[in-house]
Amino acid sequence: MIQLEHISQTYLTPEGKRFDALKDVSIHIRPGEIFGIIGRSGAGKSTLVRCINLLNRPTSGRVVVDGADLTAMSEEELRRTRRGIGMIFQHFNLLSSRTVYENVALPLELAGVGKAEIRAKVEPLLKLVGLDEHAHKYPPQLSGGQKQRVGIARALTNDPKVLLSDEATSALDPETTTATLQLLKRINAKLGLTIVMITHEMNVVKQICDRVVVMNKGEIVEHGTVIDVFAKPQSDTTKALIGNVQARDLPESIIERVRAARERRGGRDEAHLLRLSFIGGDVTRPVISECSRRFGVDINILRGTVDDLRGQTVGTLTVLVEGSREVYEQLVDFVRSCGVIVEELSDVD
Ligand SMILES: Nc1ncnc2c1ncn2[C@@H]1O[C@H](COP(=O)(O)OP(=O)(O)OP(=O)(O)O)[C@@H](O)[C@H]1O
Repeated sequence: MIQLEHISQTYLTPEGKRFDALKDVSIHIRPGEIFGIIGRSGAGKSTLVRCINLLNRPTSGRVVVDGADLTAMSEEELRRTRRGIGMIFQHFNLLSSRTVYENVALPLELAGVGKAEIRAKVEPLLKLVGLDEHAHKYPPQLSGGQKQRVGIARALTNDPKVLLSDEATSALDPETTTATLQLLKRINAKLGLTIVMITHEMNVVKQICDRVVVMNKGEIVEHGTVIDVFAKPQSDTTKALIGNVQARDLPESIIERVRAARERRGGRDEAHLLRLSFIGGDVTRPVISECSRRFGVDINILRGTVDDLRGQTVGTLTVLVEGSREVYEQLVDFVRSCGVIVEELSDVD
């Protein structure tokens, strides 16, 4: 559906130096898939996603969407083609002087569509995103999640085949993020839309994407199915992104146990909080008891849940590992080698 072939983008800095924001990036995205592009700030994600609709014209390389080479099009052809590519943004980009209805109607108005046709298009879209009762409100009267749903409805007005999402949930709290991702998943299933998600949050990729590429300094450092990339991360960038899961959604009682263990053992390098996810069969207990034996550490199970990762059942355990950092790092490598997804919960202080 989307082929990015050998895309490079060079900017000139204010000092007149060359800066390579993208270096020979090639990605093939299949029709109907939800594809993640993840990386730290400055990795080149926004530059790359803006190449898909040619808001950014790459310095070199080809962009083919639905069989058409955008890089070879005239401005007029490009304008028409862009209508088939919707986009949503981190800060929603709504007009605060227009109602919800008028914001969603805007792309159709600009295309010269008549009032009745606009109504026939906008009303079902507002229903689809659950905003039909808020049609006459103005953006400042809406929550962040509602504003993003206006953005999603607006992006769908021209029946796009592709939806680009540039950090669309980054300004939302975790619960609203999940609700927004669920909505995108429903839209993907219902409309067969191909969705490209740009994000710096592993949690987003984990909840919604089929496949993912990991970017660092303008290059792809890893790619694969979400489960593979999570279970067996190869690059330091991926490991760091996975290791950066926030503990904020854990109950205070669990955080308290980590603090107590650190105090008892004499430091934060002596007690580590991990989330282990097991896909499919129940291999939990053998891996944990093997770890205790092999590395001579105490592993306390603090919490267990059953989750859904792109349609597969995933059992998740939150565990406290008591042992030195050196032993802990060997343990993490071993657990990953067993196909278990390991996330370090980082913000316990
Ligand atoms: N127009 C421009 N001129 C010069 N440098 C630019 C320009 N646009 C982006 N850059 C640089 O290119 C690099 C990649 O930026 P980009 O916005 O694509 O990264 P990102 O991964 O999306 O990060 P963020 O999430 O912070 O936007 C950055 O170092 C940025 O400073």
